[in-house]
Amino acid sequence: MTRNNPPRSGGSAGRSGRSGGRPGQVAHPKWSNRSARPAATDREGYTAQTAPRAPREEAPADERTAPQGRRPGKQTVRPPKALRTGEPKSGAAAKRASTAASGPRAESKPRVPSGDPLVGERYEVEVGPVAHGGGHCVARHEGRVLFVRHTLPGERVIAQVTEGTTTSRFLRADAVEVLEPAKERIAAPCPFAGPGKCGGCDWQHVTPGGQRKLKGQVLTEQLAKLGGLTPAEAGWDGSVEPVGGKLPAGEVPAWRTRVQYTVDPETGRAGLRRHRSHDVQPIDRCLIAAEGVTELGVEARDWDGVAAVEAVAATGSSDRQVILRPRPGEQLPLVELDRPVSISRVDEQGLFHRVHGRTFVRERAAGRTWRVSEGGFWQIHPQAPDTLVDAVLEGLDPQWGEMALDLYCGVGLFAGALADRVGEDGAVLGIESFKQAVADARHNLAALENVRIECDRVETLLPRTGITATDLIVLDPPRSGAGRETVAHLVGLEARRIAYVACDPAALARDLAFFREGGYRPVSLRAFDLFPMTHHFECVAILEPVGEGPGGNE
Ligand SMILES: C[S@@+](CC[C@H](N)C(=O)[O-])C[C@H]1O[C@@H](n2cnc3c(N)ncnc32)[C@H](O)[C@@H]1O
Repeated sequence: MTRNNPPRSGGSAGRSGRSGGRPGQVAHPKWSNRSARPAATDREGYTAQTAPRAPREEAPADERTAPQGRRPGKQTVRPPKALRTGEPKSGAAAKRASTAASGPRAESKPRVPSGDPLVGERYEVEVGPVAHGGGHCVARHEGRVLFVRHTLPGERVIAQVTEGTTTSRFLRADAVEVLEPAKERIAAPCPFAGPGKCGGCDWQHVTPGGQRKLKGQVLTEQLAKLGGLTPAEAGWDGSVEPVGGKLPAGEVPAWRTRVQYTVDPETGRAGLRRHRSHDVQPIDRCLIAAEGVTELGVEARDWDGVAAVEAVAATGSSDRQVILRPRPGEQLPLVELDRPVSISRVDEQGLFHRVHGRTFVRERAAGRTWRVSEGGFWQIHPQAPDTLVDAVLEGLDPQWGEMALDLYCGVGLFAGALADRVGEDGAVLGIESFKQAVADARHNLAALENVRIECDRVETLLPRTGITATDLIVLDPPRSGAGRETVAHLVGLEARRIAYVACDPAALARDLAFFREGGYRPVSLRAFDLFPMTHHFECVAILEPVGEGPGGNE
């Protein structure tokens, strides 16, 4: 794009021998948050239901938390009597599965089985490598593949089949007895973790270092299998970096600032879902829930008439929020919690309605306060936003006057950080499809004249912007990744550097292969343990055009 601001002094000007606009660039007004809403806004008629949903649906599944007994400062909220709702849709968008994986698809629905059931059968097996996507390892019994949870590579265990029949391609199983333990095995600190129990954590039985090793093995395997890359070729040192300091074995970090509870219809108590099940594991406390969530006391009260409770504890502010999903035809109950809290309900169309207090929380990160409304994406680990922003800025090294794209920008986290660096001579364009997140991003970055946020799907809007070149790109897509077509468009923009933030190593590895086809290679890759005790982690890959920088082959 041609900007109507002065030529930059650094950035990609040197690379392309350009000092201002580029050949073939389409005139484009300087991106401004203050301009009228871009034409694309709302053109697709997105609503909260139709826009792709974001965050916690795509990140670690399942849930957490709770204290016992009432606490001081209890708050009572009585919702309008007339409030009645139907059963909410289950959120198909939440189930975007990874497109490629070495393990069984974590989100796949159990099919109607043929053959004789094997559930409950027990086999002694030697456990092989960890597999991508479900906290399980691969084992074999009489030629058949078993995906076994609650175990570790190298162990000898008794695996009890949890899903599968005599005709299944593979079986799922839990390690119910450990005959030969791995050295990374510890006694699970959480009493609700283990075979048949809470599905939230995968690796309570593994030392923190052992968990990171497993995540590193998954990333190595996916890079090789789907990206055709060795760790060295990906610019990765092979480590998964701990966030918030290393913890001794047996200590559990209380990192989860957003917890989705499911209410047991029999008891009215909020608990956590069992693995691949709608059954509720009653809990009295979730060890990985952040203190602010635990303090609400969600597990200690009755939730008759409610199907699900989401609790949010913001970082850097005292904002607390609870989002209730009532059962069909039920009236919202009297809500009593142990701390002041905003309350919303979500209806059967997935629309949010304010019951009490604010419809958003205020998060602090990267030197700013961020408004994040219900349904909008925000990283769950309190240190994730700063960690990822630092990694992106370090990798991109934005220069004054550069142009940058923040794709899948959510409430504007990377756009804000980039805008500070490129300054008033540069510009940042954020693209996000969830309408409320776009409204939040515009609010959050309203003071920055060099930022503009547009509302649409990246793959739809990007080709329509008229932008034919940019200096920098950050993309932070949902779990399914960016995909071939979007990557093909991005490589055509001739960015000096691209930062790819990824929560699914399979989608990342696949997209890195697409980038390579388009002439970009990763020059650095970092992996962060932002979801301790689960199999999830986050990556930041920095890409450059092939032939640029050290190790280039042109
Ligand atoms: C992983 S989040 C990243 C958000 C933001 N970068 C952050 O760190 O807070 C992915 C975001 O992409 C949005 N999204 C999903 N599919 C999209 C698409 N096809 N086009 C644009 N945005 C999309 C989601 O609504 C969500 O806000």
